[in-house]
Amino acid sequence: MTESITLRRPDDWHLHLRDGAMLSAVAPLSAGFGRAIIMPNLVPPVVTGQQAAAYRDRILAALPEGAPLQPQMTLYLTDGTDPADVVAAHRDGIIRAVKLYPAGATTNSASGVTDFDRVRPVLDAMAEAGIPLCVHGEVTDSEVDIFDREAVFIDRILDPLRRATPDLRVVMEHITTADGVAYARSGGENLGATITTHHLVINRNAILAGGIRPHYYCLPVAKRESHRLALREAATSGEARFFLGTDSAPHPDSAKLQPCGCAGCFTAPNTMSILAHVFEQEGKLDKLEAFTSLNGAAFYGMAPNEDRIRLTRRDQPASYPETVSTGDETVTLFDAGFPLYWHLEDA
Ligand SMILES: NC(=O)N[C@@H](CC(=O)O)C(=O)O
Ligand SMILES: [Zn+2]
Ligand SMILES: [Zn+2]
Repeated sequence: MTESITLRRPDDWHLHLRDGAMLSAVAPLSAGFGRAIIMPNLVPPVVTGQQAAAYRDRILAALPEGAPLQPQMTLYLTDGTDPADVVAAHRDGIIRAVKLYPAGATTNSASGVTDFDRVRPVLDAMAEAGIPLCVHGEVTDSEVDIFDREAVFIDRILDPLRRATPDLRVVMEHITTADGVAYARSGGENLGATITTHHLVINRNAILAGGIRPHYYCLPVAKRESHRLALREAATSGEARFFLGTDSAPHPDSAKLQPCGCAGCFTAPNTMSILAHVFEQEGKLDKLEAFTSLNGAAFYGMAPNEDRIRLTRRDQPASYPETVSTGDETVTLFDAGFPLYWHLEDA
């Protein structure tokens, strides 16, 4: 028996589209989302309003004619960010948010913040103007175990930062722990959290047990099973503070399959099929639309998309390519490890 569900068009509140040939290859694969918050960690990073506007034009040029996707640009916060430029870029409709990477935390984060006191004027200006801060929440201290870096970040950095600037709207990006879920729940309307598709599917065994699997390696790294279960409970709860940010982060296979391989899972193409499966497994298909299409828009103060998408459960699994070509390189899709019976129908 085929079963169908109709949802408002989903949004992706955390997406890496890259640049150049990679952008051309991957942008069309996210074109069916309504809005996407575009991560600014290019090399060099997107740090000024002018650079964000130019990057938005390159993204629009890479999208197919008539694609629904409206890129929502972000600036990469550095120790040298000018508060006036941030406020002006937001006022002029160029940016939707600012992204905080602790220096050295993840892919292309070398220009990230080293000293939180230096960015205090920017955070104050953002709080005043209502500009959300999207946070990669991991400490970078080498003495802190990589599996504890999110929880330690919450205690040492995020909580003090929010106490110092209570009016700042903050999104905890790609939370991976029960600690992240609990902290998100402890906040008020100013605090939201994105959850990725892949962290609902894999725990750390997927990366390490029975052989090392680079395509499951991302940051923050997947944690133990109890944390995955906490994320699934949060994502499927329908609570307004939790929403989809795929963190689809394509890297060429030549950069993933290395003695020191890059972090990132590429989930843009099959995200909706995987999420429908997860929500069905949890008996929460009725909460899928809140997670993918309502909660994030509400947090960002935007109306939900007007048009709809349809997902149909068929007996035959949906087929997705194993890799996407960028011309010279291939990028491997995230493999959920189970057949994807939910098909995303053409509009
Ligand atoms: N998530 C990842 O593993 N990688 C992201 C960076 C990030 O979101 O931290 C990337 O840009 O490749
Ligand atoms: Zn990140
Ligand atoms: Zn990311």
